[in-house]
Amino acid sequence: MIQFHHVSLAYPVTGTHALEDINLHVKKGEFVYLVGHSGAGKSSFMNLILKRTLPTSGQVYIAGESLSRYRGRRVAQHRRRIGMVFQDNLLLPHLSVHDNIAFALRVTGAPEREWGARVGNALRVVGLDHKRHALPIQLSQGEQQRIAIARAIVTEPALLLADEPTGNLDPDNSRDILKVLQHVNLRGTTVVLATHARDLVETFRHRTITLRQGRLVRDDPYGGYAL
Ligand SMILES: Nc1ncnc2c1ncn2[C@@H]1O[C@H](COP(=O)(O)OP(=O)(O)OP(=O)(O)O)[C@@H](O)[C@H]1O
Repeated sequence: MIQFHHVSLAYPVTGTHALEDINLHVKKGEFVYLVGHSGAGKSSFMNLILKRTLPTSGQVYIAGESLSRYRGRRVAQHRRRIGMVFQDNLLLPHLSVHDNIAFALRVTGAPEREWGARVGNALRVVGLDHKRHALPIQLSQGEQQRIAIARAIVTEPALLLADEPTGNLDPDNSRDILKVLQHVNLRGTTVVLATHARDLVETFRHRTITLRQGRLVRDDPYGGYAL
């Protein structure tokens, strides 16, 4: 699904070498952790997959085709097939949970008659069907993060990129989020999760890719936090 072939990234203004000669392959349906200290290159890695940033050298392939060939509408289409979850997921404060999630369907042009059922399915995956009519302010941080995951998966993306999704959460909520992401993965979505959370990586074992100062220093199929 995702292949990095000798990918390097140096940011033009500062000349920072964010990634150096990265080679890896993530298969369809995998669950992969991306770990590394602050500044190791995790967000840069995600941004390359989204084509928000271009590699200085090397190629990123999606389903066998180089992203460098994608232009204009194709890039927008590509991004729409990827769900994204971040540390701070801003839900629209004046919209209900249902409307926040349906917003993602509106953006991707899904027919309005399908919104109710699809939002319901996404809410069931994250276990919050009963909060459908709540406003974001009426939810805990952990619940807001689960709603953000529902919003990311309602469009049934092939790939989910999660960048520090548990960064603001306590250990119990973090574990719940991990379980939700595993559930999403079992339904067929490939998941790439960038995290600093050693306990999660140790507890819920999955392939773990370790970056150090822009270099891929370990790719462990059985997981484990090696920093
Ligand atoms: N837009 C940018 N311009 C210049 N340098 C950048 C830019 N974005 C990131 N960098 C630098 O590239 C390196 C990798 O940053 P990146 O954000 O990918 O790391 P990270 O592993 O996601 O860090 P964190 O865990 O703190 O989010 C860092 O040295 C950072 O300072």
